[in-house]
Amino acid sequence: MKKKAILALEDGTYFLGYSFGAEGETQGELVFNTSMTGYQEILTDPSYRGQIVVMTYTQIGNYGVNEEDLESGKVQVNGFVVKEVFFRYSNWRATKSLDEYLKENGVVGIAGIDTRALVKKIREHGVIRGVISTNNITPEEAVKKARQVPDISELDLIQEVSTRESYLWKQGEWRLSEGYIETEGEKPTVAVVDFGVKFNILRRLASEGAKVVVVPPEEAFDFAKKERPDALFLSNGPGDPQRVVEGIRLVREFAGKIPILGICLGCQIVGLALGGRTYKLKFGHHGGNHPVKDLKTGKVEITAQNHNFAIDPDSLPSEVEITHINLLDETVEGIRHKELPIFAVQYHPENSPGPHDSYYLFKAFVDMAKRAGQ
Ligand SMILES: NC(=O)CC[C@H](N)C(=O)O
Repeated sequence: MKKKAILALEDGTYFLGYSFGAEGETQGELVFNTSMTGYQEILTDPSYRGQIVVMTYTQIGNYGVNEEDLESGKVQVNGFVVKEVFFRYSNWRATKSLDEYLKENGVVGIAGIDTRALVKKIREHGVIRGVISTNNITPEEAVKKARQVPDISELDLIQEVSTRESYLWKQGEWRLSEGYIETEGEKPTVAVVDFGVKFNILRRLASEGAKVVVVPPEEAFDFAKKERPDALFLSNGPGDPQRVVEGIRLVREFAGKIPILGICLGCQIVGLALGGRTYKLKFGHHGGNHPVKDLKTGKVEITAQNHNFAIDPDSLPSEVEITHINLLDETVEGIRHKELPIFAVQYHPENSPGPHDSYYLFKAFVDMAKRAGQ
């Protein structure tokens, strides 16, 4: 017999389903992800801290989990909601089931949910707070708990996911039957400010030949002053960008001194540091098929995305140019400073999971850093 579980929302709605992964109770903001594959990369993306992820794709778990498709050392989502979960899996790289993996990581999942109805609700209401419980509580109790979930903008989530100490990253590209290739990047040195960086960002930078040093946010300022890296990279990460004051200060200090690239949270930080404002989107962008237009070339890239906040285009000063927009809702997807070597994208050029259209951005950045380091 499958163990029963409940998913309750702050608006009073609840869904009954069954438990997989860890048993117990969890809470967070619900967001939906439209990727058809890549649940392991999604689960381990540190930007999902504080959030319960609902998959729109209906069958999850059928290829198990493996030792390689990790975006960080563990499962980061607060909870996982699916229509149908597969306890039996089949894939040559798989080492265990999704159920075992979530159990090991202590993360609560719920299956048997009408995810189409749930996604419609999130689209109408916007991001919504919720609770998953396997504890046999009444729907009324569960709804009450959902209403007590704190707003994500009140939480300090970065400290839960960023590194405590600096380290050198050596993993490069993945090759069939070899796995990830070790690289010893020499130059340029890129200091990655870790707000919850995804491994594939580090792999992309290393693959382009950079020496990648990952630094905790609170040490980044002193590190950049002392070690003089050739470029600064601001990573993705969870929570509200307005809370990341050390990041904003860092960009203001080093703008024009060394090249800077920001991705996702890093992009929002760059926007704030250059004088813009950020706001919360109704239900964010989470998926692998968002069309983004490069306004200079007119080219459209199909991108992977995971964000709830965005830069307000009207808030940007005249020295900052909007370089990319999202073709679904015309929100800002990329900015650059017109004179200084600073650029940033809201989407995820490292993909993972997602299409590889935007890999060229890492080369452009490493080339910029090479020139700066000469
Ligand atoms: N992937 C990210 O870096 C997310 C950035 C930010 N936490 C947001 O939700 O918008």
